[in-house]
Amino acid sequence: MDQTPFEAEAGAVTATLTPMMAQYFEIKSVNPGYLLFYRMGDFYELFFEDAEIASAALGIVLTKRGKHLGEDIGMCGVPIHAANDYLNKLIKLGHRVAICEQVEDPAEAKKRGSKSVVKREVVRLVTPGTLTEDDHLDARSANYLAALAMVRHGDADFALAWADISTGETFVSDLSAEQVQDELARIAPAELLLPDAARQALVDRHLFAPAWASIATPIPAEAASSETAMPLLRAAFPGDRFDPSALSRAGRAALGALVGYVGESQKGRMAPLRPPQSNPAETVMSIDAATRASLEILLTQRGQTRGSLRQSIDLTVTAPGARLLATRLAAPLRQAAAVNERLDAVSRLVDDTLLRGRLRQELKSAPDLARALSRLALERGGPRDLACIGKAVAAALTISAHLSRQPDLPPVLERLTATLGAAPQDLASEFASALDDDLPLLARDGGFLRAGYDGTLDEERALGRETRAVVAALQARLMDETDVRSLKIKHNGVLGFFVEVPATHGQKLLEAPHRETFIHRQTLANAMRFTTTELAELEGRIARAQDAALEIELAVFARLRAQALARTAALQGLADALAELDVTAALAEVSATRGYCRPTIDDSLHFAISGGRHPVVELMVKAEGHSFVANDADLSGSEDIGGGSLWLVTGPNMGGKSTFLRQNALIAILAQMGCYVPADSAHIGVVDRLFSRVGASDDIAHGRSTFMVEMVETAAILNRATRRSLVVLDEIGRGTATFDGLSIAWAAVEALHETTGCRALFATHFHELTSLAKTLSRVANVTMKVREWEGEVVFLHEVGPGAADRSYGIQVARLAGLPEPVISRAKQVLDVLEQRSAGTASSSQKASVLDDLPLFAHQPAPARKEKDAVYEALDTLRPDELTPRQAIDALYQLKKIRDDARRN
Ligand SMILES: Nc1ncnc2c1ncn2[C@@H]1O[C@H](COP(=O)(O)OP(=O)(O)OP(=O)(O)O)[C@@H](O)[C@H]1O
Repeated sequence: MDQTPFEAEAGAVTATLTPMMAQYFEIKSVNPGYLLFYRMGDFYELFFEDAEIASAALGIVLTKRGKHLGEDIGMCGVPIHAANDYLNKLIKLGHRVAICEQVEDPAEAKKRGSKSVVKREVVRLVTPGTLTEDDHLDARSANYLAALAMVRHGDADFALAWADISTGETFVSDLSAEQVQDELARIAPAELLLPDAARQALVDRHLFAPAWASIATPIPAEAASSETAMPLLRAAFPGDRFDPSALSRAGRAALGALVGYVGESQKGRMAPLRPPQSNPAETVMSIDAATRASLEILLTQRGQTRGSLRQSIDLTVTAPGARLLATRLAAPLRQAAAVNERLDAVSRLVDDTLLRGRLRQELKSAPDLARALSRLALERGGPRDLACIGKAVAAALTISAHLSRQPDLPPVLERLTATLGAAPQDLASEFASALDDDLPLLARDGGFLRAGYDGTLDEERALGRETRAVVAALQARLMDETDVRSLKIKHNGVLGFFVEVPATHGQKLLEAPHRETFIHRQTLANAMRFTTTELAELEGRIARAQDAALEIELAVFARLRAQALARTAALQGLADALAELDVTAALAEVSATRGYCRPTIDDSLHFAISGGRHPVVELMVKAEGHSFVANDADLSGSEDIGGGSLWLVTGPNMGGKSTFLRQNALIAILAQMGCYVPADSAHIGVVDRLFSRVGASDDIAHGRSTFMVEMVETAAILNRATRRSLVVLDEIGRGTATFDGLSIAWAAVEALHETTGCRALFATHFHELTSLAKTLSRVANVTMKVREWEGEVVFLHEVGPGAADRSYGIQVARLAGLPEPVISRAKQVLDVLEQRSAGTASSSQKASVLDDLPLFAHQPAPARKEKDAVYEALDTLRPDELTPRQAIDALYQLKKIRDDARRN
């Protein structure tokens, strides 16, 4: 049996440590917690426990090869060409991988002695937060690595630094312990570097979200210290564009931890991290994790993009645009002026359909510049990344030329036009003339430079072509000399060039006079292979020409790469501008095509929406061929009267309460991110914090009951909402006994009104709450209108003044298909409860009345009979055989069966 590279290098059966195993253990010991991809020839091999984990995770065969200390060595391997797919799978499953490459030619190792081992080094640690390859990343989502640091227990002593190393975007923000939760919910990092002390401090204060456990990477305290950070930060951000000493101590510590980890994972190659934007949490609308989940902003509660607000409004045409849209949606602004500036730009493109269409068309040809640049910086880029830069620059210049011809551009578009216009044209021209149209992924594959770009390269290529012609001539000559017409000169990876003749002619070449010329190499079933001295020489010449050509191409690639990297800052700015223009044009497209209106945004306490719609439900309802009912909301108030208004929303189940509540919260988000809103008009005084709690759900996985979750979340609102906040509460207090729930809901409404003074919508099935409108001046009652028709309830989805007197729960239960006997029994119980609650019966009396009711099991099921009769009549009908007259008669007959059943 053939030896595997492992056996050949490791020594198949050994009780002592072979040099290779010693090398393996040494590398493994300095990379604990990582699966080691150990390069052997054309495979990455995994051994021992790593092999067991990987084979189970990847579904690949686990073999046993050789022994170590008397035990079998488990092994599995992935071929190099497919390694990316396997790596991707492992990372998605939460594993971390160390890539260990051979860093010298095996021939060099041999020179040191036959037993010597090829030098190997870990060249990269792959973790969820340090991915850069397109294969591993979602093109339309950012992939953040975050680091949390804490300088001591107390307020505002935390800082969070985060970066997407696939684009270089970097941020840092000082936070209080309470803000940590909101910020992490907003950023949703793929990996969080977390020192033990910071984790413990959050756990102690009940501020550690269980979901973080799965993304946390523990780091030692010294990795997140402000002292050790300084030299790292100065090296990572050279020049004078950023001064790390301007950061807080916690900020320096967090950013230092992040930069250190990136450097370690990339083994010295530095990602092009941009000078960090300090992003004070106070500049964006604060939206906590529960609110994000309940409003389904970026993801639905099931974790899908489909059905989220993001998906419904994402009409961007580029991946960087989609990423920026998601970032903006996750962080609506808090300053009216900044919001209005964005709205001015959107507005200009809403009004100019032609310009919008043209820009969107041109943006489609702008590739993902930032990610290409990052791959090049990390020495993972190829010729396609260079081409990508060239194309992005070209697109930017075309767009800028077009925009600059437009009159009266608002400031945002003016700024974008200037940035795009400053794109490095020279780089684009150089890359366009250097790079071929059809490009290989890797530079080392060669063949990517255009003919005519480099004279020496053209000469080497010509030489290669000429030598090929010489090979053809040689084949013809050998054919004549041997008189074997089927003689061919071929090439393969093992033998290189060789002469091949069918087996029947092989003997002839082994004999005189040909044996002087032909040297036997291989005998196959049907053919025999030879070489000749002349062919071997020719082969050498061809290989030398190819090597020389590749060397030239690699040198040119290195030069072009350096040219691109020298312009990193300008190119990153350009990438930002393209993404911003894409988002602006996409929001304008949504606004213009869906009948959205420009909101008025100021610093008042207004919240006046007329004709508001739910941006996601509207699309779904329309797709089903129905129309969405628009509704007004006015929660406006002022400082003079103690704050904003609170609407108590009552109405039947399925009446549209949740939709109404959420649509107003979503309108606030859309408005403050700088988008038009689904309404006829909207006037919103900036919302500083948004809270939304819809119903209650179990958090069993984390040991919290429905009611506990609900109360923790309600407490967060009552403690944190301010006068400028918007609070949307749906059915708070329903997870416990009726009276407890009602009392909590009652007290919560009073607190929101009296203490907080925020603008609020409060949906409830506790109709008793509506009496609060009499005593609390800014509380108003509204209800979802319904119409009853022939015992059935019809939802109008219309909000009107007043309070609902009932919930129509039983009618909704019937619609949901609860068995008819259960429905009629429920009606009986409800009648008794309603009669009694109108009177003065005590609960024990009520119970005894309920006891008197006929037993459930004895209930007749009349509706069933009626249905049976209808079904029978339907079964006998043969529609194709009926005359029009008979069809009408059949219809009357069906109606009669139902009427009779009702009378009985
Ligand atoms: N304004 C509207 N126009 C058209 N259809 C609507 C409207 N509002 C809601 N609907 C439809 O009614 C359905 C139920 O709405 P929703 O979930 O908001 O009711 P609800 O009153 O909150 O019910 P429950 O009290 O049972 O939670 C929605 O899924 C949607 O299809």
